[in-house]
Amino acid sequence: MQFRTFTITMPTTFRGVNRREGMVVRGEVGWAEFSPFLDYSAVECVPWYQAALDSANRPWPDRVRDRVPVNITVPAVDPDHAARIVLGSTCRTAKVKVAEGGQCLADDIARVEAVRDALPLGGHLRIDANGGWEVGEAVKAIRKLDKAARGLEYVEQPCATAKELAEVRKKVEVPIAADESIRRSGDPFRVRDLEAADIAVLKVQPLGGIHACYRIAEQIDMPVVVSSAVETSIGLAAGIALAAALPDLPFACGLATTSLLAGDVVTEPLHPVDGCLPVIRPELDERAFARVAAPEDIDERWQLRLEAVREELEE
Ligand SMILES: O=C(O)CCC(=O)C1=CC=C[C@@H](O)[C@@H]1C(=O)O
Ligand SMILES: [Mg+2]
Repeated sequence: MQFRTFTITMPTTFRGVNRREGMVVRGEVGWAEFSPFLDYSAVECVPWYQAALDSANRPWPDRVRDRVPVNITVPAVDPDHAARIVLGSTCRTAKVKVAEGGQCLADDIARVEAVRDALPLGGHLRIDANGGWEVGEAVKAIRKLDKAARGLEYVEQPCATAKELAEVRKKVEVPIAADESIRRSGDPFRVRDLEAADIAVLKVQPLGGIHACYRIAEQIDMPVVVSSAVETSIGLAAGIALAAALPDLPFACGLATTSLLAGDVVTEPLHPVDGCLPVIRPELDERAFARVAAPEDIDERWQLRLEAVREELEE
């Protein structure tokens, strides 16, 4: 199987980066993506690699729905920009990034208020702190942001550890969603065992693939929100397939992220229509890929990364 490297500009900085790199590969059943973040070690890339092999070679689970409701993702931008992002989407749910380094709570409040006003009546607003708060800080910030939003749907990963999430959960009314505490902890069920969260955020690549995620969803005893790792439409389609297969999907999923990328590897990127994504398996388009194909030095770096991950698996 030939892994091919892409590099795509991100118009707005997200996770502190403005470029998304990764690889795509065609297997026995279709295209798949391997795009662990650049700061991840070979060990941490192993489930991402297993996810790519799983998606490429194993038939995807049967779907129970043809469309997946999604949230628009709002990076830590200024209020006007945040409102434009929401208005330019067709989504009724927005996820707002908060607790960004170099910003303060007043910035988060202003962004949340702007998004609240931009959402249609009856829309939902959730926030994601990416573990940026201490427990006390989180409790105070959540109360203020809950007011600013006139009711938050949930807060994703307010603090870094599962133990801290459990503490915050006892002190606030707003439901707690766990993301990093599931995908980076080594034990996705620790949040369940510690009663640390109300909602589980599952991402296909870091958790080892669609089938591995499906099993986690069955056993985690919490409603699940499927979210992306900011992938091309090839990687995103695997998340959509998981969301389409889950028997219960009470919340919009975090899969409307193609707008965070300035390019894609398919002819029709998976953008939401009426707040939903269609359940399809896209094919790579050679002309689209040529526009984002990585130069030799970046491709070499990724081929070495791939080798390092395979070595980890052999040990
Ligand atoms: O959940 C979403 O709305 C989109 C995906 C998203 O926010 C993320 C994708 C990848 C890395 C993360 O920093 C971020 C997240 O924390 O959920
Ligand atoms: Mg998150």
